[in-house]
Amino acid sequence: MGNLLLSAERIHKAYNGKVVLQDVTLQLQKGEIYGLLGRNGSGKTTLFRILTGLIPRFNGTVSLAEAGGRKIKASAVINFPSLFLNMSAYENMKAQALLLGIRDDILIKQTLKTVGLADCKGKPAKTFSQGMMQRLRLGIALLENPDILILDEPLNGLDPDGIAELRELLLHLNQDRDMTILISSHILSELQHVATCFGILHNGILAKKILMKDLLQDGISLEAMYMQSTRGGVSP
Ligand SMILES: Nc1ncnc2c1ncn2[C@@H]1O[C@H](COP(=O)(O)OP(=O)(O)OP(=O)(O)O)[C@@H](O)[C@H]1O
Repeated sequence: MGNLLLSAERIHKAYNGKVVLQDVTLQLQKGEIYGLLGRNGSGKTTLFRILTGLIPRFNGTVSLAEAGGRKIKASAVINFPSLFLNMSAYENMKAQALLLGIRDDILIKQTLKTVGLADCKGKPAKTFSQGMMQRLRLGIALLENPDILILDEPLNGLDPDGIAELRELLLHLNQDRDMTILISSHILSELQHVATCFGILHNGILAKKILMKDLLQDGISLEAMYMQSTRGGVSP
């Protein structure tokens, strides 16, 4: 497998004649944590849904790399996938695992441990904090042991503790489990802690990838870069 895991080329999408994405090209390299930024309604979720096959009608191409004779796997947490609120974390994972044809109970228990929910026993999900619910959703996405995780605004609704826990988890998955992550968020200060690179969507256009190390080297804050791009316009 080369370093390029996912390549979206010249994506164009319009809803009822209103263009949301125009000529968007996004490439995800192995090991990256790619932060996708953009104002409300700029098309981040639309792009994620296209990348994960949830929107079948669009122009452009999306391709996943191959490794060892198989296509690499991408799992996503987009728009709060629903949980069974009367079920425990284990039962939620088990139900999703069955849908995926996974019958490995040890894997389910290990995944619960990974997302820090191993000690929740029979507690129903409706009693969970937002952070716990989000970690459960992430756990469900991890069941297939994906190469790429796509997370749409996973920090929404989390308190500082929940954000810190999720940050640790994402860094663990990236650094210790070799997962490549594509994440959107409006919390720039937090993304700055985890992301290795950024893309900014504005007026349907995705500006070229910004590397975190370049921002650091140039002494530019992510917020300043974001403001400049979304107020001043970006060049593709
Ligand atoms: N199914 C749909 N039908 C029509 N318009 C849609 C549909 N889905 C999204 N849109 C519109 O497309 C635009 C982009 O929406 P999208 O949800 O992709 O943006 P976003 O960047 O994820 O926004 P936010 O940051 O608020 O989550 C918005 O104007 C939205 O109203």
